[in-house]
Amino acid sequence: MGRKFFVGGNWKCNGTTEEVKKIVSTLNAAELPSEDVVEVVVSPPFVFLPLVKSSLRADFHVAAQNCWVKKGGAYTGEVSAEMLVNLDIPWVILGHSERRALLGESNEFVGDKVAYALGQGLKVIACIGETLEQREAGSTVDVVAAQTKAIAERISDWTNVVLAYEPVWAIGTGKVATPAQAQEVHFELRKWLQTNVNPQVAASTRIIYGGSVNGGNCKELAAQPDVDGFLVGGASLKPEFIDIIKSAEVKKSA
Ligand SMILES: O=C(CO)COP(=O)(O)O
Repeated sequence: MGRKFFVGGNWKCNGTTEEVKKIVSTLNAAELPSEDVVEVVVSPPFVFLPLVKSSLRADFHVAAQNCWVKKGGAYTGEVSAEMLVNLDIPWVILGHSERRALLGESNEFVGDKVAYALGQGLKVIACIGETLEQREAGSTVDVVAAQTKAIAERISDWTNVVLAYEPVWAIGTGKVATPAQAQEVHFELRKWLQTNVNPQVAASTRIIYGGSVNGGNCKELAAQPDVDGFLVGGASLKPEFIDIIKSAEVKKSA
């Protein structure tokens, strides 16, 4: 099917210049599977993007953690897609649950952002996921389908989209989804894409999992047929991120 394993490191709002340099030098020194096997993208806070981009090994790429919903202008505190393109930042994370919950980003707003960023030539890691309440109410699939629909309605080309399923209850909690739970939702998402977009998009779009992924649980998750990689938070700031990248080997031998 040709879905290259994808590992993203979302550093969130963490790091000092010294800490960033240390993480970069650890990553630069690591012996890892080749670019043919795994695509690695790290996402530092905006202010560290130029430093990380200029010092990180060439086989890794960088992502911003957000960008504005339309062309830049009088939007104090925002960073536009055009600016990311100008700095040669290839990727952006959009719709992270922390922004949806803390900053009130709606499905529609996230969909608009995804469409705008793609239109500017950025590649997008689009995040979706249900809360614990929604899962317990049995509405997980409906919730992630609605989040995906708001994106699908606004874009026509999925080539530059990676879909990140991140159940909110698993983020930063140490409570990782079981491989079966992750596989079930990824399978449903792929089925949704097949029915509502088209079979080609369903077969080729990477659906990655995020939420308490670490060096210990990554292999079992990576072995699931519809898990095409990870979006890693806390562990992406630590040397174990390297072990998570290496879990791509599980796919190669599958
Ligand atoms: O939100 C996440 C990645 O975007 C996941 O965070 P943790 O890996 O810290 O749970």
